[in-house]
Amino acid sequence: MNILEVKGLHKSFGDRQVLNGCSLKVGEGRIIGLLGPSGAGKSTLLRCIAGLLRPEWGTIRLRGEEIRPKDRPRIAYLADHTLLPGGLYVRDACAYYLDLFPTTDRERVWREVERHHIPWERRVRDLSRGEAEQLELLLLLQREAELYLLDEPLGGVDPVTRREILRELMDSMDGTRSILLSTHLVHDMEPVLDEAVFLRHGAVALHAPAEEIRAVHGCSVEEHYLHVFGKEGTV
Ligand SMILES: Nc1ncnc2c1ncn2[C@@H]1O[C@H](COP(=O)(O)OP(=O)(O)OP(=O)(O)O)[C@@H](O)[C@H]1O
Repeated sequence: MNILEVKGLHKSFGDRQVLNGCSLKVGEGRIIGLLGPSGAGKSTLLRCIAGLLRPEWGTIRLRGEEIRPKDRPRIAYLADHTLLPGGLYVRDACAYYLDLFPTTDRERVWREVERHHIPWERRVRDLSRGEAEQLELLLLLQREAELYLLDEPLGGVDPVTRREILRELMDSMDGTRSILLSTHLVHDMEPVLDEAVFLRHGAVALHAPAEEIRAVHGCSVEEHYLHVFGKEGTV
């Protein structure tokens, strides 16, 4: 059964129509890349699924049932900006997060922060952008959820660490959880993507397994993306 089914989503801000009948299915155990030019509506779509924005039209179903507020903990959402209070020390920020999301695995949080050498005694606002992004992502991934929505994760993380974290992300896939992530780092993310979704003007222009895109078009997902969107520039 699909974890997520989005059908005919419409969302506008004032007279700007951002999502235009956006439909999407997310199967179990999949990592899906949400790709598209700036302004295509990737963050807006993720925020609608996370319940932070209310679409004017359309349905969002989690395992076949329309999402209700009590289902929200089943979805873990990583925003494109930090949610951790900047004034807290890392150890207090972790405790705060554990209070906020009680399904987070406490032992693993301590272990992962240690392993990634994120300094406990530094305030969140004094972390580098890459350190802060790592911290948020590793906290999120220790949460028990069915669907993980990641908005532009790891953009500020150095390439070596990014590769290491992506390897860990793949290892953490247990066949039940799924990840929908928006990114402009198509080249870096491609090795972990099971499927790619191209979003254009708030609608899905292409949704296919990454393997199929490579086989049909004889090029990488990144090259196909550049071919499709290169002509258009930005939306
Ligand atoms: N709260 C808001 N109020 C008004 N306009 C908004 C709001 N949120 C998003 N928009 C507009 O909706 C459009 C889509 O924004 P969105 O952030 O979803 O795009 P995106 O595909 O994630 O872009 P990027 O790749 O640059 O992050 C943009 O034109 C943006 O200005």
